[in-house]
Order: sequence, then structure tokens, then C-alpha cells
Amino acid sequence: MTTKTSRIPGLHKLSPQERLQKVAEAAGLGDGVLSHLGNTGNLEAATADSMIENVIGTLNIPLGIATNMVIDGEEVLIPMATEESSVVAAVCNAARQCRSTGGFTTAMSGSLMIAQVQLVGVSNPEFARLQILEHKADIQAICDETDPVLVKHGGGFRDIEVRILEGRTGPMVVTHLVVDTRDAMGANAVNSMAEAVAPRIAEWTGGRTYLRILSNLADRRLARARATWSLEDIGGAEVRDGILAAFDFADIDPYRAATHNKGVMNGVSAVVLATGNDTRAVEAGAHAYAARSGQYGSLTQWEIDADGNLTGSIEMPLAVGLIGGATRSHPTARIALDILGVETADRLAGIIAAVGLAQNFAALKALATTGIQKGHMALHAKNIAVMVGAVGDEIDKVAQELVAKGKVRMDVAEDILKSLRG
Ligand SMILES: CC(C)(COP(=O)([O-])OP(=O)([O-])OC[C@H]1O[C@@H](n2cnc3c(N)ncnc32)[C@H](O)[C@@H]1OP(=O)([O-])[O-])[C@@H](O)C(=O)NCCC(=O)NCCSC(=O)C[C@@](C)(O)CC(=O)[O-]
Ligand SMILES: NC(=O)C1=CN([C@@H]2O[C@H](COP(=O)(O)OP(=O)(O)OC[C@H]3O[C@@H](n4cnc5c(N)ncnc54)[C@H](OP(=O)(O)O)[C@@H]3O)[C@@H](O)[C@H]2O)C=CC1
Repeated sequence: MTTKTSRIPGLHKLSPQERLQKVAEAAGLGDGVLSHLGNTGNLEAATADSMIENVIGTLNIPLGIATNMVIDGEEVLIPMATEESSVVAAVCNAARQCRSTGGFTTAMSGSLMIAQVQLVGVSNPEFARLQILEHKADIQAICDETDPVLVKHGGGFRDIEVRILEGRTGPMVVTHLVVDTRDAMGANAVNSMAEAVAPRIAEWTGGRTYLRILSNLADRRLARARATWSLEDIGGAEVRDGILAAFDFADIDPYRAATHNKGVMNGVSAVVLATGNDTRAVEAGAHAYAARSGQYGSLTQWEIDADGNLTGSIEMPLAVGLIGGATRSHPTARIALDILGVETADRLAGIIAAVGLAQNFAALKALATTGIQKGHMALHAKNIAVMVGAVGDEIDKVAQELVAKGKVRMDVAEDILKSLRG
């Protein structure tokens, strides 16, 4: 299927239905595709159209529930939106194995976001730095006037820090506005503040300001979670030592650390997405934080306690909100937040950190024992069955036979389906 032309002037001015017609003409889509995209499920086309641009439909991702989680002494059901099999099961599995020790304990470093204002064109950056710091009270007043609603909710300006960076184009003086954004992720609030403060910084220093935007390295908004897995619950010292060796590997090798942290993010991104938060913001923050020492490493830490049990901990930036973004506008995200029963963004961040830790435990345990394929592929078998065209009852039948044969492959699935259909 080739597209006739990608130049469709004014597409954005049409309704989703009209756009779909235009795209169908340009891309040569059939009636089946039109009715498929026309059915937007539980996200109404009008709502979707108010969320992003040039909407022609919606993409449904499964929403699963992870069970067994006890977080800060409370039982919590975790909604997870993901396209990947075994991710939800892995969290259930890890959480089940630390219930006897009380589950997960979480904490937040605060709900502080950083906005950066880049100043260039000053020949005396050290001098400019002090000029900016002297205006802390003015900066506070500008920031708080910019978002009185945030101030009413107990947030607002907290501090500034000014850094001097040596760039290829010359020195730059970078002002960090540290803002408490309470229950919002806070991008819009801090971006507005940075834009309001920037002309004044230029005025005070005689330089020129360019970028005025938040930093996704939200290291003043760290979520922390920890848990203990007893030797009895995990299956003995050999399993523990395998998990420790896996962690050691991740912490010294970026090739392994990337995969290790991908496992953590399987859980983190699934809850971030389910609650209508910004997955890219959280992912960028997580990976930048993992590389903060100069070498990319593990987001989690694994150790042995005085009794020989396995302890795990995680610390990562988690800029998520209960207000703003799609958290309120997407009806399913609102329901996900209700299922979690969270009342503050801090609580949501702590839960997400706990899910990341659980996810990492399950993956490392599988990797250090049976290997990832056994559990993961058994659950992926249904996907394979669908890929080869199984429908209805056939899906379970094909999947079960794939697992029984120990060969979860498309060619094998095709053969099984053929013989099922006689
Ligand atoms: C897959 C399991 C859970 C099987 O694990 P198992 O021990 O064979 O399962 P089980 O049948 O003995 O059940 C144990 C518990 O697991 C849960 N469980 C079990 N099955 C289900 C299911 N269908 N749906 C929901 N929950 C399930 C459930 O809590 C269950 O307890 P129960 O409720 O029965 O009392 C295990 O092998 C596992 O945790 N594997 C890890 C899977 C994983 O990490 N998947 C992510 C995708 S791979 C990846 O992207 C990341 C990676 C691996 O590359 C990261 C890295 O390298 O670090
Ligand atoms: N680099 C990045 O990560 C960027 C991300 N984004 C996007 O920004 C969005 C998130 O922006 P965000 O600023 O959180 O959302 P919003 O601006 O939609 O909502 C936050 C605002 O809600 C109001 N508010 C009401 N009650 C509260 C409360 N209890 N706590 C805090 N604020 C409250 C505040 O004031 P008021 O009513 O006055 O607004 C606050 O500024 C996401 O969609 C993200 O994708 C955008 C740009 C860059």
C-alpha cells in the first residue's frame, strides 16, 4: 500500500471522521479498515480529538491488574497498560514472594521540579551568576504570580541554583528554578515560570536568554521503594546469589544495565501509561538518573541482610501527577487512579517505584534460574497463536500445544492450527 501524497492541507481542521476519509483516500484503505478505526472503543473520538492533533482513531492497549502488592502496609491493586506478555504476571509473582515480609515500603524526596533558563552572551559568567542569585526574592515573586493556583495548593517556588557551563559556543549561565508542583507533574507550571523569569534575567545581566524549559532529570523528585525477600519464599540461597550476580553484572556493564533497566521500566511505564501520565518524561528521567555517575548503571540495588535474606531497593526520578496531562481527560486513566486509591502524586510515584522493583525481581529471578523464555514464552504463546490467525477457542488450544511441545514458534503454531482445522 503506497500513500499517494502526504501533503494534506488543513487536515487538522477536519473532524476525526472526515480526516479518516481523507487518509483512506490517500493511503488506499478499505472499508474494513475504516470501520475498525471508526470504532474508538471506550475513548470517544471527541475526547481523543481534544487530546492530540490530527486524530483518526485510537489504539487500544490491554489494561491488566497486578495482584498481591502490599505497599506501606496497604493492599493495592495495580492497573498496568502494556502490550507485552508476562509483564503483569511478573509483578504478581514478585509481590507474592514478599508478602510474608510486609511487602514494599516507599518514600519520596519531595515533589520538586526544576525548570532551566539558559543565558548566553555574557563575558563575565561568574559575575552574572551572583547577579541572578541576588534576585532570588524577585524570582520567587514572578514564579508565584505566574501560578497562584499552584501556590493555593501548597506549591510554588522553593529555590534557585545557578550553574556555569562551558559550551562550544561559549560560557552559559543556567538558572534552575526549583518549584514544588504538588499533585501535578508540573511541566506547564514550571515552563510558564521559566518563560516569565527569563526576560528579567536577561535584563539583570545584559545577556540573552534562549531555552526556558523543565528538566526531565527530576532529581528533586525521587521515588524510593524497598522490600525484603526471604530465602524461604524465593527458593533458597542459590536463587538469591543468582539475583545478586545478575545485579552485579548490570552495575558494571552498560550493555546489561540497559536490559536490566528495561525490565524495571516494563512495570514503571505500564503504570505511568495506565494513569494517563507522560511515559517519555519518566523514561528520560530514569535513564538520565541511571547515568548520573558518568557510567550508565542499575536503577535498583540488591543486597543481603543480616539474616541472609535478599533485599532490594530502587530510587529514581518519578514526575507523575494526578492533575494535568491525560490523568483527568482520559476516562480509563481516571478509573486506573480510582483502582489505585491514590490521593497524592507522591503516593502514586511510590507505588510506581515499588512496581519497578517488583518487575526487576521477577525478571532477575527468572534469568538466574530457569531462564526468561520458559515463563515469558508460555504467556507469549497466545500472541503467537493470534499472529498465525487463530480465533476464538483455537487461541487457547494452539497456545497450550505450543507450550506442551516446548516450541513457542510461528511455524509450529501454523502447523498446529492447520491440523486443528483438519
Ligand atoms: C511468568 C512467571 C510469572 C511464571 O512464573 P511461575 O513461577 O511459573 O508461575 P506460577 O504458575 O508458579 O505462579 C506464581 C505466581 O505468579 C503469578 N502468575 C503466574 N502466571 C500468571 C498469569 N498468567 N497471570 C497473572 N499472574 C500470574 C501469580 O501471582 C502466581 O501466583 P498465584 O496467583 O497463582 O497464587 C515467571 O516466570 C516470571 O515472573 N517471569 C519473569 C517475566 C518477565 O520479567 N517478563 C517481562 C518480559 S521479559 C523483559 O522484557 C525483561 C527482561 C527479562 O529482559 C529484563 C531483564 O533482562 O532484566
Ligand atoms: N519535557 C516534558 O516532560 C514536557 C511535558 N509536557 C506535558 O505536560 C503535561 C503535564 O503538565 P502539568 O503542568 O502537570 O499539567 P497542567 O498544567 O494541566 O496541570 C497543572 C496545574 O493544575 C493546577 N492545579 C490544581 N490543583 C493542583 C494541585 N493539587 N497540585 C498541583 N497543581 C494543581 C495548577 O495551576 P493552574 O490551574 O493555574 O494551571 C497547575 O499548574 C503532560 O501532558 C506532559 O506530557 C509539556 C511540556 C514538556
